[in-house]
Amino acid sequence: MDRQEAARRAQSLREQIEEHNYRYFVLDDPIISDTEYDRLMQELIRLEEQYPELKTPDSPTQRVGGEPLPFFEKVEHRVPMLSLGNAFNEEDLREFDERTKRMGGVDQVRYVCELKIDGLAVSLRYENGVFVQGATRGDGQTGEDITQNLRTIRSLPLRLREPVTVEVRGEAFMPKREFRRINEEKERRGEPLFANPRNAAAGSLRQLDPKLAADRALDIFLYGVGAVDEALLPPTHTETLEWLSRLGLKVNPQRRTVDSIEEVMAFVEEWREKRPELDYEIDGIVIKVDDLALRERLGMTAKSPRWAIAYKFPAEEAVTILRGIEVR
Ligand SMILES: NC(=O)c1cnc(OC2CCCC2)nc1N
Repeated sequence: MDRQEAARRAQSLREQIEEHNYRYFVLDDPIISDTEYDRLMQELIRLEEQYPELKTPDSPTQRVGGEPLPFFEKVEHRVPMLSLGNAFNEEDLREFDERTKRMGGVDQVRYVCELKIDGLAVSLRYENGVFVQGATRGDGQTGEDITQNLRTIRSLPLRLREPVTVEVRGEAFMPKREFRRINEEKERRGEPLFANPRNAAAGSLRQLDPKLAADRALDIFLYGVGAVDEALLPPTHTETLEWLSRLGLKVNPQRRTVDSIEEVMAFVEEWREKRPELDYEIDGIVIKVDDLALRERLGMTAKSPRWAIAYKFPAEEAVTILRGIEVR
């Protein structure tokens, strides 16, 4: 095959592999076998060895980056990554609802309820659809560039399904199953264990050698937008999450848009019960005003938005009942 045909074949393989990545890691609904997937990947790797100019940064073969970094570069967030105020009981939620109506000048507020993933807040920058940079939250203004490590998260697309320039925010996390596997491995090696999945995810993403992060099956849910051309944004958060999902980003499906604080409380109670069934840890529920224009009117305090609040659950790993024996 000549160079021209090789380039066409490589492009076709890239598109097929990206589609299978999306189906497997984002939709959890693969349509080919692992063997067939590996065959496609091996063919692309061989083509890129033969014609190195085909080995572009957004190629699915380039997930596990190069050499270990000497240190992490600093990244200034164009739009600060805010921290959430907390609510601990129904009264706190009612106060949040009353204040929102009073300051918003409305007598009815639509909220979006989301599971509060207990991981590491990160910001992903895509330019013309290509993943170009990923950073930790840091102090909200300045974070660390962990692009190489974030690339190893299989559910994070290296290229969006549309060529848009957008900064998206989300939570990188380690599923409970992977947390148990890694701690069992550390136990066998006599190494200190991770205290919880959050520390394990943070520890993995702070490795200077991307091969270490690649060995850990981290995952990510996206839940917001940072710097973006406002014209691209729909009028509500509900539609924004649907847009992120259409772009090929992984958005948590266990969310609900409701029209009263009573329905918010019902969602909180439902997930207080169902939390142990999840394969990832949550430390609460995030409640957000749906209408983006109302958010603008509400604004923010020094560090937190007035248009969102986190309802906190007690620590999950505090008590684990194993076969009727309580272990702490
Ligand atoms: N851990 C989460 O799952 C989570 C965290 N934060 C947010 O939204 C904050 C971000 C800035 C203002 C609202 N949503 C979430 N789902």
